[in-house]
Amino acid sequence: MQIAVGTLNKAKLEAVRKAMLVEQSAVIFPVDVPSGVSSQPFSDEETMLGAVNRSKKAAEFGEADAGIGLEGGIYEDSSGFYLTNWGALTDKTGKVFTAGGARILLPYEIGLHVKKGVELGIVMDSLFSAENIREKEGAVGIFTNGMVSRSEMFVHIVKLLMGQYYFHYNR
Ligand SMILES: O=P(O)(O)OP(=O)(O)OP(=O)(O)OC[C@H]1O[C@@H](n2cnc3c(O)ncnc32)[C@H](O)[C@@H]1O
Ligand SMILES: [Mg+2]
Repeated sequence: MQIAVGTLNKAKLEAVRKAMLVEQSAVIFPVDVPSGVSSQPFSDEETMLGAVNRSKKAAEFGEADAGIGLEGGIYEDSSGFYLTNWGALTDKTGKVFTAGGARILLPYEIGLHVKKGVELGIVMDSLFSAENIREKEGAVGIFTNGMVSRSEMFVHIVKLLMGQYYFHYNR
């Protein structure tokens, strides 16, 4: 099975590789595709749409049997700002599977910076004097004290996607 993943982000790619260990013959390749939404999605719906768009674009590449899109975003409700995560898988027939991932409440100040227009990845790096947190443990990793990394969080989403795909095709 050939799977195109719509990102060059290391944390996301590692997640697909880990989740696909069950599919021994899987060939996973990264493709640089547009998400079709803002670089910093600011609602659950926009985040999911980004994942769906990425998966559709990825599925068009080469001999891909499926395209996977993973997207992180933020939304605000009456209790504050939440980090949210979505994934989508589009297969050869154009059928789209979606799955939501973990959400955690972000420190209010961080949410405010993002609301003012700074990408979360940039806010995180400057606040924690680090480089490329988004490709490493991620905001989720930092705010869970390393208990759940960004990659691990996306592993769960990819399993939810592949599981639905297997169920649909009786595999
Ligand atoms: O290269 P791509 O695949 O776009 O990977 P990305 O790290 O930019 O990830 P997303 O586009 O899915 O995430 C949207 C924005 O939210 C930020 N973001 C989301 N989750 C994050 C996390 O756990 N840690 C740090 N930044 C995060 C990220 O920096 C982006 O600006
Ligand atoms: Mg991005």
